[in-house]
Amino acid sequence: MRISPQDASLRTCEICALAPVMPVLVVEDAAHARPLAESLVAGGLPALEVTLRTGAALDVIREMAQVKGGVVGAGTLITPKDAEAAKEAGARFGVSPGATDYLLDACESIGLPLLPGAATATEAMRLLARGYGMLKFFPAEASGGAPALKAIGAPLPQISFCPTGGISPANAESYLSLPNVVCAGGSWVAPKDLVQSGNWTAIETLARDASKLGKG
Ligand SMILES: O=C(O)C(=O)C[C@H](O)[C@H](O)COP(=O)(O)O
Repeated sequence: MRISPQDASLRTCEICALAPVMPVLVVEDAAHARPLAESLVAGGLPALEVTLRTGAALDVIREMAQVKGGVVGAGTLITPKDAEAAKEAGARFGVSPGATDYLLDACESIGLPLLPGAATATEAMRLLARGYGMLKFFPAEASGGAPALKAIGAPLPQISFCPTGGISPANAESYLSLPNVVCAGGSWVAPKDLVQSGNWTAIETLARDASKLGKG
């Protein structure tokens, strides 16, 4: 049941390595969950982060967890309660914008692999000291973007990152070309208007384009 920080990071690193982009999803209506996940998976993006920012989020995770080929995690984990609810709904990993001891303790004790957030060398070093070698770099663009992450990687090459926050097709390559970046997180592959109008074909196309990033 319990998971060590080292094993949690191995697992989140494997999940991040499934594709160059991890969609960050804010879904208001659980009825959208299945077709949305199916279109993203079909487009080549199997790892999905459902943010716990809507009333429907836990139901969305429950629905998406049934989609073949998908690996669904919960984002915006802030409290131990969030972690427990996410795990109970079927989340296979968790993502947090930052990291607190009580959230890390909770995820380790319930066996939910956590991708904790860090934006500075000190935050990254604290997580590394605890055993986490795979981190979310958040908020990526506002924290200095790819140049900042490259600079952090010079003294700390043993830490890998999933940068998230302000990433788009225009700047994704600058992150994905760094040796310490496994994938990038972003909401651009599931824009609100396309989700609301049920334009799953357009979302699959966005996913397919994103799945080709970082290969050149
Ligand atoms: O909710 C969380 O757990 C977060 O950490 C925030 C998300 O990662 C960003 O909101 C995604 O950023 P955009 O791709 O710029 O929309």
